[in-house]
Amino acid sequence: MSKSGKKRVAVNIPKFSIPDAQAPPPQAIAPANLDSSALIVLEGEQYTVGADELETLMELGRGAYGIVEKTRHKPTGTLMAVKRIPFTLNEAEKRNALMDLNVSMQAECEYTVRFYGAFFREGDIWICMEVMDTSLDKFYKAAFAQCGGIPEAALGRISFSIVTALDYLKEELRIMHRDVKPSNVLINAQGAVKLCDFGISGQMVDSVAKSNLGCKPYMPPERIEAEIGATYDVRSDVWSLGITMVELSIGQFPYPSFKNIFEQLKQVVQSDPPRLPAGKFSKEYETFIEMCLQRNRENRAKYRQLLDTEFLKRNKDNDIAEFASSVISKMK
Ligand SMILES: Nc1ncnc2c1ncn2[C@@H]1O[C@H](COP(=O)(O)OP(=O)(O)OP(=O)(O)O)[C@@H](O)[C@H]1O
Repeated sequence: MSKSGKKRVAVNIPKFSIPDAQAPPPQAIAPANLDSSALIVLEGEQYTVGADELETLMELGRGAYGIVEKTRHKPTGTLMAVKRIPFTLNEAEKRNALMDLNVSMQAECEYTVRFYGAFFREGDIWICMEVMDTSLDKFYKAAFAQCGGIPEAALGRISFSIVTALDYLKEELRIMHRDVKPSNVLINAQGAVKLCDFGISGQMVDSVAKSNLGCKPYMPPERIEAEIGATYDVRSDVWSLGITMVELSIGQFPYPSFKNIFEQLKQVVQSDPPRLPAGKFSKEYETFIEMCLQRNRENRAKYRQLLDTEFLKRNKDNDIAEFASSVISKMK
């Protein structure tokens, strides 16, 4: 275990107000000219961005629906990640999609990736956001290869960051994430851990591709059942968080892979939920995972209960900068 992962520092935890349950959801306003004007907000200032003002520096990654590049906004020198997703929607659908996106853009939480703006260009939607160093799927593989895994103190800090982000999305923006998985949690060499892709790929990918069934099943039993008619809700994100944390802890996706995706989905529905391997982690961490990975969603913990666990209370202030920068510096 890295000693650095144990160093304690004060962190600025965002304060949450409990929203009025009757209050309407946040208002979203669609930009007027979807193609000709691209409004980006950087440090409170609004800029109209032309594609020629964005200089591509390197590719950061590719997902199922598009490419993400590290980009420099030449007039301000601001570095950002630009995700381009091919889009084939009509004007009304585009407007709705951007309204969803604008809700996401209101997120102001230390543990969510900041969105600068989005616009349609050349048949793609360009989503401009804060640039991080890597995503946790790549990070954990590097950590296992370099030093045998991620120390529990760092796993605790990562869990705390994700739970706090999900709680913020639910309480402040009243949205669930719907796609919690290691590639949607980003990390940088300063040790910041931030959730991304809320209200973006979720809603857009649903409208474009209709189904997520081609992916590895981070989705919980009720979500799989939802694909065939039942319902799912915010407690689904708690399951996906549990699967994500087990994967980061053991260095591999916790279900065996089958050639046939339906066999794989059947496992999630029929087998016992994954658990941490016995004797390798603290009892407090084992309990945290058990609270997330309950088959019956009624028995799954709520975010505030998770925030109140010994595991998160003990690890929430850990500074993981030294560990993160050491792993990230040896990647690539
Ligand atoms: N803001 C960002 N800063 C740094 N890297 C990023 C950023 N956003 C995405 N990436 C990188 O780009 C990769 C692709 O991201 P993308 O969201 O398109 O797909 P994904 O989450 O990996 O997979 P899927 O398409 O199944 O959701 C990520 O895995 C991550 O490594």
